[in-house]
Amino acid sequence: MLSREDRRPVIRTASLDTVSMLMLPLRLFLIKLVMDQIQRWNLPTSTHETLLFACTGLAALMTAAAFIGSSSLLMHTRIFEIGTLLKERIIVDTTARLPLRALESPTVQDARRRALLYAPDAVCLEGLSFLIQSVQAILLIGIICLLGCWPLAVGLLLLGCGQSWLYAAIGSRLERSQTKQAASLRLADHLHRLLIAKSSAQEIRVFSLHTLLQQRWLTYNQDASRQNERAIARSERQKLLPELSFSLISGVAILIIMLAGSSASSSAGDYVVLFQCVTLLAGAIPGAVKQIGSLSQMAVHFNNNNAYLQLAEDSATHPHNGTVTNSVEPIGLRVEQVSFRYDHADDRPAAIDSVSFEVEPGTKIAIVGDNGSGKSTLVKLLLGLYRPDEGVIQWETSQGTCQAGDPAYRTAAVFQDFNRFQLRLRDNVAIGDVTKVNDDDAIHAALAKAGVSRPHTPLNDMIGTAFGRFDLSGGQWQKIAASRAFISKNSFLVFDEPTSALDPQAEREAFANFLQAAEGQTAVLVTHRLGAAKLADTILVLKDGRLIEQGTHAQLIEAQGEYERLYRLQAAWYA
Ligand SMILES: Nc1ncnc2c1ncn2[C@@H]1O[C@H](COP(=O)(O)OP(=O)(O)OP(=O)(O)O)[C@@H](O)[C@H]1O
Repeated sequence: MLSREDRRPVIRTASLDTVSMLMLPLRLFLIKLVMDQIQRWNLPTSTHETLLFACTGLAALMTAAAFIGSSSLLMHTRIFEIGTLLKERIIVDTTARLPLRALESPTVQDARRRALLYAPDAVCLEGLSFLIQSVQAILLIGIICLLGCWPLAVGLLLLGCGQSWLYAAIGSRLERSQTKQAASLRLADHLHRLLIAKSSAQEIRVFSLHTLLQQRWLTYNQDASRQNERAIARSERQKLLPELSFSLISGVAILIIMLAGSSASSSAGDYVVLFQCVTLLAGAIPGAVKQIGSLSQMAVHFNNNNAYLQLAEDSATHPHNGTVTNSVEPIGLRVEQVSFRYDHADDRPAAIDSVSFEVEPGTKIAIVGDNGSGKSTLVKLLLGLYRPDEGVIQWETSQGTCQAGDPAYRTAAVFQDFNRFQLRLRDNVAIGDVTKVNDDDAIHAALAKAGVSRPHTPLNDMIGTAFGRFDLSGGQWQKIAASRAFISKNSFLVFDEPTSALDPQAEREAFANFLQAAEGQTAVLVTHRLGAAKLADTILVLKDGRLIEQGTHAQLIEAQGEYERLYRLQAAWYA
């Protein structure tokens, strides 16, 4: 997964750490040499050249250590950057593979939040550092044994092992308790975004919501922080006794060495090296032990990250994940006994309930019905964004039938909640067909079809206040969103209430343009304007998720059912 370029800093850090670890026995040897030479200063066997050699060696080692330290810091920064990008890329790729329904689930949002805590760079650096510290501890123990103090070394090692086991248990327990706060933190994040976003600022001010929302945001944050503090305090209490006993035993060990030193028959060099080894070991063992604690916390993060990746593996491969589409052949729709529920645990009626219909390729369909009757849900099912819980939705093509959402066929949709991309005007239009991003004629033609014959800004200007100089009105944005559907021909075109923000004149033009643009394509228009719906080849009337009427305008008026009632109501209103 990592490129050769990305692996390089990891290899360099490992090499630098290994070199610095191997320098330890050499440093101890040179220290021993210096001390022994100083002890023998006045003896005739003393050679000043040896002392000079040892001191020069020590100075060279110190210079090398400083160089390794600064190179290592540089590599750590690079590994951090690579790790952060890698983690975010994995999350972005996994999220793109998840079905739309999973993305809307709070459980999946919490799983993503937890997955983001995994830091591959920290695992790599902590893992390396743990390995180096452990090998260093083994080296020190070996040297202490060579100097004849093996019971001391074994005692410190056993104590360190006991501590490691305890720290690992405490680390993963702490992480699990922090994991439980994901839901509170998600709510806190949502409130925080509301409190600072431009889109919510006007309602917050008009309804004076600031204090209320801020209070709730603080409460969720404080709850999470209190739980966190309690978990940390508990884990620190559990570490206290082992840490105290280790410090005590290390202190006793150092004292014994000092006492032994005064009566020792061994050389001054042996004594200093032994003293250094024990003090270094007293630091290295707790260091390695603490790394076991944080590695076990990272293991929990790693599992959380895998659990999120697994969500994408478990769900059937989703068709809408960026595959290039080519065919613009109009598709037919076959919908058979389709039912769909957003939340299976919810006992409310299904959003779509046993809906069946069939249309020929190139048909213009209007979907009408009350608010909440399931119109938007049905178009998302027809586009393959959701999979039905029951029944089948198929696209009929000249090649046979395929699953709704097949990426081989080009689709376009203008949703009610379309996105206001803070990009150049040309990018905003070319979202409908990215191959035409530099085709000014095609972009101008698409804009004209959407009712923007003279664009508000040059095509290369950024729109939206996040990065641009000005913003568009709601209706202007809606026209830009509509132009995305007009830039190329499609197999299947969806307009889900695309005119809600347009003035009456623009709305009339928009409907005329939609019908013209839909020529030769299968198109669905979701609308509350029955005047526009009557121009469709077939009208589907939904109520409480069920398809209650289907036919042409004339047929439905003649049937004198729900459509006729709604049509009469609207006609009376506009009369
Ligand atoms: N993301 C969602 N999660 C859970 N329930 C949803 C979701 N979206 C819609 N619903 C529910 O599904 C039902 C149908 O909603 P849908 O948006 O399809 O209606 P609609 O006919 O398009 O409404 P409108 O005319 O108001 O746009 C509603 O009861 C709604 O509460």
